[in-house]
Amino acid sequence: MQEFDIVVIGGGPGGLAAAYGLHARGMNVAVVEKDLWGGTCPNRGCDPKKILMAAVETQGHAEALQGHGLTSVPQIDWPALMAAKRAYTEKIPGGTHSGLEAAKIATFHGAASFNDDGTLTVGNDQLNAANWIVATGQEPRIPAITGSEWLNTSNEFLDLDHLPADITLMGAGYVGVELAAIANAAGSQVHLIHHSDRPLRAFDGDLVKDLLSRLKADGVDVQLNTAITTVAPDDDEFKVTTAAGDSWTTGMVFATAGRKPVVDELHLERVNVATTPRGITVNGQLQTTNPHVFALGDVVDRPQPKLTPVAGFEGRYLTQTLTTRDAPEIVYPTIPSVVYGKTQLAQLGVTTAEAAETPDKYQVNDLDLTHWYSYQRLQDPHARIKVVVDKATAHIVGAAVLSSEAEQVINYLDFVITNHMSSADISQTITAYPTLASDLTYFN
Ligand SMILES: Cc1cc2nc3c(=O)[nH]c(=O)nc-3n(C[C@H](O)[C@H](O)[C@H](O)COP(=O)(O)OP(=O)(O)OC[C@H]3O[C@@H](n4cnc5c(N)ncnc54)[C@H](O)[C@@H]3O)c2cc1C
Ligand SMILES: NC(=O)c1ccc[n+]([C@@H]2O[C@H](COP(=O)([O-])OP(=O)(O)OC[C@H]3O[C@@H](n4cnc5c(N)ncnc54)[C@H](O)[C@@H]3O)[C@@H](O)[C@H]2O)c1
Repeated sequence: MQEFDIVVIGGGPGGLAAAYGLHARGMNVAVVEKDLWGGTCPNRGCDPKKILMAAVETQGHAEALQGHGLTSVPQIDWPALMAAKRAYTEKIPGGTHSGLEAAKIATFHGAASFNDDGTLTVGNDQLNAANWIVATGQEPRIPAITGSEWLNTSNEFLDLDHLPADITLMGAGYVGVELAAIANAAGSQVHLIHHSDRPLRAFDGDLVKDLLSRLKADGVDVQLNTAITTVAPDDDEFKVTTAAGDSWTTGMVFATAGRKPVVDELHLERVNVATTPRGITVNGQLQTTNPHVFALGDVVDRPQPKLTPVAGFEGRYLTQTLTTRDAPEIVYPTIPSVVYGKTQLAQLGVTTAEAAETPDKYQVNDLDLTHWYSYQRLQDPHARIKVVVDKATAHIVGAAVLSSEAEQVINYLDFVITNHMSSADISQTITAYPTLASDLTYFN
């Protein structure tokens, strides 16, 4: 039996933030990882996706400038782009593991599972700890349809040797919309199929419509209120059939219908840790129903968006709270979300839907930005922002942004909101001109 102060289960961004922080505070820490050191984000999530997006974004900027100074649109060389992605991702697991070893944090490779006596088994190793952190993340959810065994996931998409000429994406959430943008830019005919009339439900409805119009204009076959019921092999391809009886032939079908918590192998019931279908139940201190077991990141059942910076924030929170007495409950700052693509959709703080419910409190400034200098320069065809302003203070408290530059604008607004800056405060700063930051004074 090997004894530790803390054992972290899951070597993704959340688990690693906690492990390094607790180790720095003098704790004897071990990390267990069953698959790729580094977890989802750097191996098969945010980072590889954003490497592919670099080519997509560049193509989008070039397309917008056709007839405005550029004469050809760069084409994506999929194998070369995939090689560039792999040059990054191949180093992640080894580099992450060496970093832990160099820091003298104990590591165990294998699937962790709790025993009835409260200890942990990882392969041939038995571990015991004063406290445990479960940070096992989420994995793709495979819908129970006829032929579900033929469905692929974002894991396979982000490592495809060859992109088929025609692909079908089942679900238009973050993953579905982003993979649609990548495959479309790389020349594939994309069918993006969503079972309801309201994809990306957490985002502003008008801006989601604008984004889907852009994807349609780019040639994506967007079908709403359509349920795929069957996927069946058809020569070298697959035949997809919907509940309405429509069918088509496609090269690959990807389940992009959401993700589910990774808890099955852990045997959490043996240590009295309660779960729901959405993840591990925690209180305001990220403590589970077992006072010695904590949980963080994507695997937790909580309302915050499941994003890398959120997992890291929770890891840093546990670093502090597991090393101090009477820890306060976790308080999240505003959390920006971005759906990436040639046109990006971003959101932060009070949503336009919340603002509409309390019109006495909030005003929404809906601004068409296409004529603003920053977007004219880029010939951005879709630039629009909805800014939520607190009527009492005149401070910006939320925003929904659609443009090729939304990721930048939302981060600037994050600083504005976090620092409670008024437009007078913003106008007291000098930012480089002409940039997106110099637009900030004109939003409220
Ligand atoms: C395609 C895609 C794109 C994304 N893009 C973005 C983005 O642009 N921006 C963003 O902020 N977020 C993005 N995300 C989400 C982001 O990847 C996650 O929020 C983040 O990785 C969560 O970190 P985590 O540490 O909670 O879990 P993970 O990163 O999932 O790490 C959990 C680790 O635990 C391991 N594990 C599971 N069970 C066991 C066990 N029994 N024993 C041992 N180890 C175990 C897993 O192998 C995994 O390595 C994306 C996700 C996907 C799938
Ligand atoms: N840019 C980013 O920050 C980014 C990118 C990718 C993923 N992520 C994170 O990963 C999480 C998971 O993303 P996701 O896209 O897998 O899930 P999601 O929940 O965002 O979207 C899945 C969508 O599929 C729909 N759906 C469910 N069953 C379906 C079916 N049978 N047919 C068609 N549609 C169906 C759901 O209604 C939902 O709208 C996100 O919530 C986000 O936190 C973030």
